[in-house]
Amino acid sequence: QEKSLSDGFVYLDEKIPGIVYDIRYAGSNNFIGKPVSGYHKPQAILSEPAADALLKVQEELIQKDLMLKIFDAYRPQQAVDHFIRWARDKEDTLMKAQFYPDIPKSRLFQLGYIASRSGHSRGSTVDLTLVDANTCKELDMGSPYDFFGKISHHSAPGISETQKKNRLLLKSMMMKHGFRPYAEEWWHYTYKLETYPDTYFDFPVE
Ligand SMILES: C[C@@H](N)C(=O)N[C@H](C)C(=O)O
Ligand SMILES: [Zn+2]
Repeated sequence: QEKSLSDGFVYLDEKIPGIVYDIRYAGSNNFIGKPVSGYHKPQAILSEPAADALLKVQEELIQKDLMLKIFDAYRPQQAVDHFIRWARDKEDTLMKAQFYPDIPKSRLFQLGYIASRSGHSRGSTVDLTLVDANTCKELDMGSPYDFFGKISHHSAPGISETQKKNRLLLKSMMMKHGFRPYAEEWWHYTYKLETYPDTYFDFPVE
C-alpha cells in the first residue's frame, strides 16, 4: 500500500533497509498502558535529513553485526497532549510498577523524562536501541526503554561494564552521524541540524 506524508518527512522503513521497529505508543506496552492519541499505525517517521543520518548509522552498525531498533520517532503534538492529560490524572497508576516505580507521575515532566514540547514532534528525534543483526535480540542497556529513573541516565552509577559499553557504542555511533544524546534517557537522540527547529507537527502516524 502506497503511503503518503507531510513534505520533508519519510517513513524509516522506506529509507533504511531492515530497520526493526517496536513502536510502543501505537500499542499498550508503554507507560500509559494503552495506545496513545495520534498513533494510528505502528510506523516510524522522521524528517528526511535525520532519516538519512540514521541510515548511515545503520550501515556502519551492520559491519559490526548490529542493527538499530526504533521505539519512537516523529510524535504528533496530540500524543504529547495525551501524556500531559495522563500525568494530571493521579488515579491512573496502571503502569507505575513497570515504568516509573520511584517517581510520582506528577514529577515526570519536571525531572525531564517527558517533554511538553518534544523534539519528537519536530520530526528530528528518535528513541532507539541496538540489536544483534542475526537474532534481533536487544543489547543490554542496563534499563528498559522508557524506564523513568536515574538508572536510565547516561551517567547512571551501578550499571555493569557491558551495559556501559553498549550505551557508549550507541552514543558514539549516533554522535558521529550528527545526533545529540539526552542526559536523562540513554535511548533518546535529536538530530542537530533540524529541518523544523520551531515547528511542532500534529499530523497522525498512519
Ligand atoms: C517519553 C520519552 N520516550 C521521551 O521521549 N522523553 C523526552 C524527554 C521527550 O518527551 O521528548
Ligand atoms: Zn524520546
